[in-house]
Amino acid sequence: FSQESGDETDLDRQVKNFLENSRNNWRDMNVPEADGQLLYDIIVENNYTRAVEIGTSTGHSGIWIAWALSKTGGKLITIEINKRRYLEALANFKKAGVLAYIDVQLADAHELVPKLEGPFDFVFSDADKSWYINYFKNLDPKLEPGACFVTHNVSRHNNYNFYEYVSQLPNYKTTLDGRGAGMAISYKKAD
Ligand SMILES: C[S@@+](CC[C@H](N)C(=O)[O-])C[C@H]1O[C@@H](n2cnc3c(N)ncnc32)[C@H](O)[C@@H]1O
Repeated sequence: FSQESGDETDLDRQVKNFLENSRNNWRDMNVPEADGQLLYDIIVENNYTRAVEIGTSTGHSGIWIAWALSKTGGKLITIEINKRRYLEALANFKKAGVLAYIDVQLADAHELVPKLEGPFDFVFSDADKSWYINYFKNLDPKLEPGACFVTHNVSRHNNYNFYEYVSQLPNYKTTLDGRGAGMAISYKKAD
């Protein structure tokens, strides 16, 4: 991992150990490591502190996000509809040492996302793809200028309609990153 540095904390060691040991064990549509690393870097570089994740699954991306938030003093709300995955995520967050940075919600994001109280500065959207534009519209009013909305599995060949939608918004700057499974990274420039 690229977080090597002289001032490694006990938490850094615990998270790295967990990620290294579970590298080949993610079975529930979890993000590839490259995408986890990218989420971590975006949060730390921008000093984000109020994060939302839609689609926890068993917690791979959530661990990277929460690890980054442990550096910025932030907190993550993550939402999962499937009870088995939610319970596994809870156990994984605990083992990785990042549970203190996460509010893990077992809920239908279609219902919970519109009710979330903002403002937020970072969103990772990775649940049901047919709802991507709705999640964006729900959260946009709760994002301040400078915030970042990252959407997974978006590329020229995948969920491109979402890219077409966000890229025509005048107050967002959206780029596609293809290092992992494809991410649309949208920075809010103005209200
Ligand atoms: C691609 S996986 C998420 C992977 C996760 N971000 C990771 O890297 O470990 C998508 C998850 O979204 C969940 N999901 C689908 N529809 C949902 C909804 N309406 N509300 C909440 N979660 C939902 C699925 O159960 C699934 O676990």
